[in-house]
Amino acid sequence: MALIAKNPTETKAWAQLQAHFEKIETAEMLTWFKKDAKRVEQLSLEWEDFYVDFSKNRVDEKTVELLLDLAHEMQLEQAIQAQFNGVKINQTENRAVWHTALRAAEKPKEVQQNLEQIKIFSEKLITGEKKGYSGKAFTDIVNIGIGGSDLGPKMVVEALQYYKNHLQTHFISNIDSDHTAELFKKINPETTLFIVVSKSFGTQETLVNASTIRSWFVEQASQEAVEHHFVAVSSNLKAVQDFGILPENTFPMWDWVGGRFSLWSSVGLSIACALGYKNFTDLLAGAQKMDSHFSQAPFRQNIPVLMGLISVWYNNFFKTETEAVVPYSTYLEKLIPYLQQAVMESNGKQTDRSGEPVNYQTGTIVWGAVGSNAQHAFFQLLHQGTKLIPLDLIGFKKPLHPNKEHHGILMANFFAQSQALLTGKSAEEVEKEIAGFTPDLKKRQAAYKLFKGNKPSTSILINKLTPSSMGKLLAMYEHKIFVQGVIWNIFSYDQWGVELGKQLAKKIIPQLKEKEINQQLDASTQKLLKEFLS
Ligand SMILES: O=P(O)(O)OC[C@H]1O[C@H](O)[C@H](O)[C@@H](O)[C@@H]1O
Repeated sequence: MALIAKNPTETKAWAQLQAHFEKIETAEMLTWFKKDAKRVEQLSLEWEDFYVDFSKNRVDEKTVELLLDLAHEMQLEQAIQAQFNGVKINQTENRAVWHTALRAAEKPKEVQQNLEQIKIFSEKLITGEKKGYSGKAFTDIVNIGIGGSDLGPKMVVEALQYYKNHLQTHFISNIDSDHTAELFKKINPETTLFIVVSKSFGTQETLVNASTIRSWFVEQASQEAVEHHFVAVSSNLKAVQDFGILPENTFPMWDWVGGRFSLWSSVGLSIACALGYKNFTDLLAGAQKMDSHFSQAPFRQNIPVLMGLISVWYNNFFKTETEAVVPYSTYLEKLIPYLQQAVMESNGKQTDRSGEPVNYQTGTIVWGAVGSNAQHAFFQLLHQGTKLIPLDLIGFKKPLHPNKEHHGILMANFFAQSQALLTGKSAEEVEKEIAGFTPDLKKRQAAYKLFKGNKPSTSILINKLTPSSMGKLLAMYEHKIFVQGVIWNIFSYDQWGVELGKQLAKKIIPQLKEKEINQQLDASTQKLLKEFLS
């Protein structure tokens, strides 16, 4: 069964949500907290090692009820089943969206074989059984890939660096030669393994970087040494072979794994090598738990479902344009760019599932940074700016390193921010604060010290940052994206929007080489090219 195609704004629930929105648009969350002693209990979920508090959102019980009605009308239950059953729901590319099979309790046979290949390879690399061309054990791994073939593994290796082994990992993505030049300063060809990761094996940046790196390697070592130092991850085995990497050094992936959801596949080879196979499978097992929760829990108790629906509520009724994510862990810094690809490449769509232009807003803009750093940078705008920006705060109960004092201060900030966003600071409180000031100073400061409050946030409190909890967290966001795509009646798993720039760049390259600018180009681009060539 394919996904239904239905304009969400034409559902009964949408009309009811609109009427309801007009009633509660300006309602104060604090009033709701005062009126309803059960608000926190009703709007928070405890699941495994996660505690998710939705109560500081601009929703009441009625909002949640209507959002759930919307989910039913848009056939979210059926859509989830279709996804998990491997139905080709990526209709524009005629592919299934089946990354959940990579981490399922019962994996397809080819996935099991693939995991076995990853296990054997990573173990040989880590123990030093696998040797480089000069007989030395490997010390460094270089992942060469871009987009989904870079952001996921790079983010996980950094997020879980506490669990890392002795292997140094490097990620080369940008075609900018400064990136490769910096890499060459750090690595020794005798002890470095290169993993060329490209689902299509047709991505220009990756292929050019891989060729440059291979030439550098051959200069230092030899052509014969390439087969001991270069492996590939791809679904295009023919192109890998043409590039000169042997089939036995190739890790497969399948067309039913979307690039931005691929870290659970062979794309995660660098994760398995850097963290060890056990940690990699713990990551998969964590994601699997979130998959079971998402596919089985009633929607009212379903974390990704509520996250997705509440985000739709802000996007389409409050007309918010962006959402911020602030993890209180330095290790999670790269979660933001990872989510930007996952969220924005998936749901930044203008055409609905019937091929019609949408007449409502789709994908949100995701941005953020780690706390508490972010508090000293952009939180001013969250607290006193004119825009409404829903926020996810992610924190951990236990620190990894044993410095409890730092962790206490870090988490005090985590709690204080959602509290400040909610409560704000009233005129009376400001009045007290400036009681001793001169009348002139009072006049100048009173209005500026006010915080209106009533700003939404969701607190995600997790026991500890582990491979398993990381797997759960990432799967949670993946499913949130899915929920939104279903409600917005769009195809979340293609990315046609990235093609035009690639095509045009291919046409500009020869113009730069030959210093001959195409006169048909728009005037601005022509002038830019002239400036560049001058
Ligand atoms: O893995 P690859 O085929 O090299 O693709 C790498 C990336 O490039 C594309 O342009 C897409 O925008 C991404 O979704 C993809 O992850």
